[in-house]
Amino acid sequence: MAILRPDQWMPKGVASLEPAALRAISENDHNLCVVASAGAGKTEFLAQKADYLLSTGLCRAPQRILAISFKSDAAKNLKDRVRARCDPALSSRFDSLTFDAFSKGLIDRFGPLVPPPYTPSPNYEIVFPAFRDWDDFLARHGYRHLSGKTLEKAVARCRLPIADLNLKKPEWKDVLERFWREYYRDETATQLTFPMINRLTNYVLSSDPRLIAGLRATYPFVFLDEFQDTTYGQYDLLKQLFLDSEARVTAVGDNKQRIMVWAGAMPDAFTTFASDFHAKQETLLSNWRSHPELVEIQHVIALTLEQSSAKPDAKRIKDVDGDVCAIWDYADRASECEGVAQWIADAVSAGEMAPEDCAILIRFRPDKLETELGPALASVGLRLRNVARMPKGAKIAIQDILTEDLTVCLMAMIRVSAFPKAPDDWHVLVDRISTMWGIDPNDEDEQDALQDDLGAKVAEVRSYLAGNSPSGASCAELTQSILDFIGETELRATVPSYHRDKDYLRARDGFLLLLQESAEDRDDWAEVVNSFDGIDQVPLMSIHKSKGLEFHTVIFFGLDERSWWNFEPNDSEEMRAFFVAFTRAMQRVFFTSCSGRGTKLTYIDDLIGRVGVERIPGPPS
Ligand SMILES: Nc1ncnc2c1ncn2[C@@H]1O[C@H](COP(=O)(O)OP(=O)(O)OP(=O)(O)O)[C@@H](O)[C@H]1O
Repeated sequence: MAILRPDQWMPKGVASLEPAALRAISENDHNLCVVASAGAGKTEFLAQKADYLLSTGLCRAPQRILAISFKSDAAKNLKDRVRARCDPALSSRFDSLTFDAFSKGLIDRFGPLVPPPYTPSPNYEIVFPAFRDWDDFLARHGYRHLSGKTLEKAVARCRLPIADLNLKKPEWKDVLERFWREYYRDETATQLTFPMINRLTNYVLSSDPRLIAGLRATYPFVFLDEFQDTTYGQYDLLKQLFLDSEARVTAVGDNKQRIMVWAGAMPDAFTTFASDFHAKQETLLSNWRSHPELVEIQHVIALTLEQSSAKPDAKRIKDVDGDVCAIWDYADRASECEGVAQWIADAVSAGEMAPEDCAILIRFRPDKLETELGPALASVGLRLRNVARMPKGAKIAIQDILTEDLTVCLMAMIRVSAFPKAPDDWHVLVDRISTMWGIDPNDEDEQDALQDDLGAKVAEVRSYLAGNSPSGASCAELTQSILDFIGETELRATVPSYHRDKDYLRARDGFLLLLQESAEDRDDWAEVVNSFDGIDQVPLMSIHKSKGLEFHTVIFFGLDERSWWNFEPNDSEEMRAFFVAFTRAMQRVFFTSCSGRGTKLTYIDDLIGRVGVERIPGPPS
């Protein structure tokens, strides 16, 4: 493939990029900080920059680009975007994964090199202690005067080995040592949280400089998406790997969307990065997601978070009539659910949007709302999908199943077989299987043979679907037959997170359970696929799960003091969460409020009231 000169490169798949994005793409002499508000095209910018680096040979084979995101669907979106923009031979050198997956991958490979007594057992278990578990640990060990929240932060922030730490309060050394011992008490099944994995990664890297040298040689370019949510532990790892190295690091994000401080995110990640890495700054000024009326409202919220915020240049055309934003008032929770359900049903039947284009967001506990809103939607013929729910028997949430590599491959094969035309899925299949089978994308003979093999398998799956109606047993048989064709060994070898049995089985079983659930009461495979993909279902999620996503319409349940009990105006975590929720919408945002949920959040009424957003009676059922 011909290598382009930098001046020959052009953006792909979009009509234009703003000048700041173009500058940041071609700037590779310095580290970079790209700050941009919601919908500014940060993901698109990273995808274009990846294409620039790969197609101009600035990132030359076998070198790779490492892109780190904070959520698995953000990592998948970015990988998909790079695949759409870049030749497959180039995009296969783009590694897009979450911070957790990146450090876990290092521990899966280098865990045995972690010095004792911190060497984890190979089949370690990942655990997610709840609030009370931290307090419970402290109580059991006689540290009732210390707080569980502080312990959680200390585990994430303190380097290993604990014995070498020089802490202001020596008691903490004892607490932390006991904590690590307790999680390692079963020598054959160590328990690890992701922050602990992060610390083990730090430790193993510092104990063998060859590991860092290897990673630097592999990754001369590093992208960090949603950098505002970087934790201290992650930042330590980043510095350890790439500070003062030849690697060029591009950090992208938006301080106004910093909603993970409660989980240990740094309050000043950009400033610290800019100073430590001597990074140049660029600011993107467009908003490609939302139309001007919504951007106007977003801007008054943005100003409470950052007084210097410039109003983005809204690029989206408004394509709806009537209100684009309002606070809907209800007398009680039943009429709130019924009214919203009927409004969605009416908008869907008027052709304004599909059910999956209308997201229901809630501050916390989507499972609770699911029990109230689910039946209301069902009564108007619509289904609600709580993406945080785990299918029965699974150990993984729907939202995560959908982004698994295993799911991407299996569903591409099933879609290609179940639908007359699925060109995108065919490309995904060819691309993924080429990588797994080690087929050179530039070798025409090998590619022809692959296409023949795939064509034959698709014909076989098609005839299986025609001859077998959807059921638990046929879903299991179908899944196994496709896995046998792809080769589970090959699949697991190319996806680092599948090296351990536990992780692979969680993904495989989760996939099958969701497919079987989607097959319940259906006799058509196309419907099973649509149900699996969430087509014709109204998605429900918390604000945290909605980060990085976008929807035609957003309905936010519960603009009241009970849902936002900690709400403080100006630059608070709550206000930033409100900003994230608001900015997911392309066309419309509605908020619901009812006395059964709590009293009005008057500050928000006043704030968005300034730009004409009204509190009105909610649409009745
Ligand atoms: N240059 C462009 N031309 C046209 N559309 C674009 C361009 N850049 C981005 N978009 C579109 O705008 C929307 C928002 O882009 P993207 O998701 O990259 O924004 P973001 O800055 O990552 O947003 P957020 O921080 O709010 O998650 C997407 O639908 C994307 O396809």
